[in-house]
Amino acid sequence: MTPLLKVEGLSKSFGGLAAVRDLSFELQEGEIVGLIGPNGAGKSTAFNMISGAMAPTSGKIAFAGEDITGRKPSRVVRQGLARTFQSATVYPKSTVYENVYRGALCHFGVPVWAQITQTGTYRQALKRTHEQVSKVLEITGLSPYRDEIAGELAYGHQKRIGVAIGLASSPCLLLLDEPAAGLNPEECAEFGRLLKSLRDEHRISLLFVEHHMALVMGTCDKIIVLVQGQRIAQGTADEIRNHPAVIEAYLGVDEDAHA
Ligand SMILES: Nc1ncnc2c1ncn2[C@@H]1O[C@H](COP(=O)(O)OP(=O)(O)OP(=O)(O)O)[C@@H](O)[C@H]1O
Repeated sequence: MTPLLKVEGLSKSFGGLAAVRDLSFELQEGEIVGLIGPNGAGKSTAFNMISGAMAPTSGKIAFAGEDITGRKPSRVVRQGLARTFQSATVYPKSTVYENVYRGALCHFGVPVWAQITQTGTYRQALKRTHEQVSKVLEITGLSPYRDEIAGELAYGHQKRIGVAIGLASSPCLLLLDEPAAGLNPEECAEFGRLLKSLRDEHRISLLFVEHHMALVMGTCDKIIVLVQGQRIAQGTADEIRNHPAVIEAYLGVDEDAHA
């Protein structure tokens, strides 16, 4: 079966520094894959290359069998690969609905001429956007908060707004950049349930970069471990927990400290 995402020999150098070296892995449709590693391991660099934000020095990225290496994020999104950002809320003084709506408008790409002339095309696009926003608010559990000011919500709910914006383009693969950063254990557990429901109920595959080990171990079907730009291990949570190279890389790092 063609993997949904196939990364082959991906490398990125900044001057003399090899931030990512010869990274290869596959993500099958319906999988949740976690990318972990100590600080400076190259996770964000790999993530940015896959989402199209950064061109690789070498290597190849295929999405649903199509080579997307070096394609711009706007084009990659249209193909069904979206990403979230670390910051919780884009517009903290706007309502939850407005935040997601503005994000969704970018995805739906209403042509400028249609915006100026306010044609039927424009009105249809707005209607579709409103419908999609309502749908993703429902999926992310944010419907009851749609008219609340985003910056005044509990942090766990603020983080969901980023996920809702990512979902606005109806992706089949969503990349999440440290989605649990700053969440307390209870919010983190809830977030894990959200991620699993995206996979199980909405058939959205996920790839996420995360330091929060409890979330990674509890939700990922497959975990990839990077150290100094190189993949040192790949496997299920149990395989990764007991992998000698991973234990060595994390030696002295207390898992509970991140839980
Ligand atoms: N734009 C850049 N220019 C120069 N060096 C960079 C750049 N981006 C990242 N690096 C370097 O590449 C290496 C990998 O960084 P990266 O941010 O990908 O790691 P990371 O695993 O995401 O780390 P963290 O968990 O701390 O976010 C680091 O040594 C970093 O300093």
